[in-house]
Amino acid sequence: MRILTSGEFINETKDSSPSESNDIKLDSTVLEVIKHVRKEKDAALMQYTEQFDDVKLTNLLVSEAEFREARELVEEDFITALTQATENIKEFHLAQKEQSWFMEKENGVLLGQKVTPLEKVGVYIPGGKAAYPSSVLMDVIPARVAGVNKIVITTPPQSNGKINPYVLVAAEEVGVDTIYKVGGAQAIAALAYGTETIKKVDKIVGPGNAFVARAKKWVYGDVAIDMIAGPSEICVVADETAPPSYVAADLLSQAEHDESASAICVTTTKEIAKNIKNEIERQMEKLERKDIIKKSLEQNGSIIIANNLLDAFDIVNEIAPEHLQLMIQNPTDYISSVKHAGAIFLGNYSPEPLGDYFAGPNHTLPTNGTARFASPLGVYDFVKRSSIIRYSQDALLLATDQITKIARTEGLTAHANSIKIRKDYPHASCENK
Ligand SMILES: NC(=O)c1ccc[n+]([C@@H]2O[C@H](COP(=O)([O-])OP(=O)(O)OC[C@H]3O[C@@H](n4cnc5c(N)ncnc54)[C@H](O)[C@@H]3O)[C@@H](O)[C@H]2O)c1
Ligand SMILES: N[C@H](CO)Cc1c[nH]c[nH+]1
Ligand SMILES: [Zn+2]
Repeated sequence: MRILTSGEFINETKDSSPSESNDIKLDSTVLEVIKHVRKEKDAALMQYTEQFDDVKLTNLLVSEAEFREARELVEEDFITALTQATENIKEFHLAQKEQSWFMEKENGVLLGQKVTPLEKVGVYIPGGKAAYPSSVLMDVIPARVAGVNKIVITTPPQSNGKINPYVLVAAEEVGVDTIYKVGGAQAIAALAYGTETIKKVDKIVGPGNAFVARAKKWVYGDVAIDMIAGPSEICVVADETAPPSYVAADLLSQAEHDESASAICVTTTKEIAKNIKNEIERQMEKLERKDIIKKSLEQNGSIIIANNLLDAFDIVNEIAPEHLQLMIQNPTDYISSVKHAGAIFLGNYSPEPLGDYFAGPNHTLPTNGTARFASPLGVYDFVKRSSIIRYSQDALLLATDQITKIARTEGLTAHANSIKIRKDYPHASCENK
């Protein structure tokens, strides 16, 4: 974990465009996978599962017996925790629910917006380096609240060829019984284009590693996607009121996801920075995923010393982190200083894992700077809107001249005619001539 000044950090970000050769390599792997799945379908899925996950499968669909077995394996207190988390997540997302609306105007004019749930959604649940039952709740509950009926899950199999039992139990909790044992870019391609076993969906949602995130980017347009939710990121702004042991623990919590996860702390003095670094080193030794954490901190970890809080927020907004923790005095007063962040956690008792599992807001969030323009996954991701327009004959007659003027200006006389014919022949017969 390196310590650097805000000036050094800004210079570094200016100089470093994302490594083009890595980017090209990722694109070429992912595009090859997509092409092969479109052509060979299930056979390609099985081939890639063997190649990348080291598992030989004969069937991609989780069976009823596997669900039953999972239920027997998980502990009762996991179910209790899951049920409470489900309730919190549902309550939060119900507040996001959007209704259709209509406005009645003069002369029998009715305008409005009809909100319709998507029909078929595919949820990607990551499963390479860890299993994510919590992501099942986060990604399926808003879809259910929106009214989506057909929800399927894809997730990579464990080395024994089965799906993690906690993931299966979480899926049951939210009423999903179609789960495919496929991960990575190949799963995204299957959901986007369909195979013999996996039916094409209307939208793909859910987080994943770099291969998954890039594949979603490539299939976008043929299918909708939620956002680019790639490797996890945390940024903590800490002043002298933040216990270094808490800051260190929170940074480590996200570094353990993936070698490409990022953990950044922005603080205001050299002394705080040193204390946090020491705490990180002390706590890291006791953690199970030390190897992943070490690599992640080496590659993407930093403690930045800002000149003051104003400078600190400039850095935060430059990073546009997925998760931002404000561990400073009166954090609520600084919400307006944050322009770009997926989720903002306030104070010393709102650590990021609280949001990962329990508080209620969604943990599927935009990463890699995309919080500049993207939002957390929400009920709004699972609906679409249709406009409603109804004019009466009187209302159309009143508007005819203005509409035809605009149509003719655009040179579109058939458009003008469609309006004018109703003025010229106000009571046209419905009988065929
Ligand atoms: N942004 C969010 O909201 C959010 C939420 C949860 C998790 N995450 C992130 O999701 C990610 C999960 O990653 P993961 O790896 O554990 O699981 P994953 O399921 O995303 O990826 C595993 C799959 O990647 C594919 N793969 C692995 N190596 C490959 C290679 N060399 N070439 C082609 N394909 C390859 C394999 O098919 C494998 O099944 C982490 O980065 C974590 O930080 C993000
Ligand atoms: N922090 C992840 C989102 O970036 C979500 C998660 C799930 N489980 C643990 N963490
Ligand atoms: Zn997490």
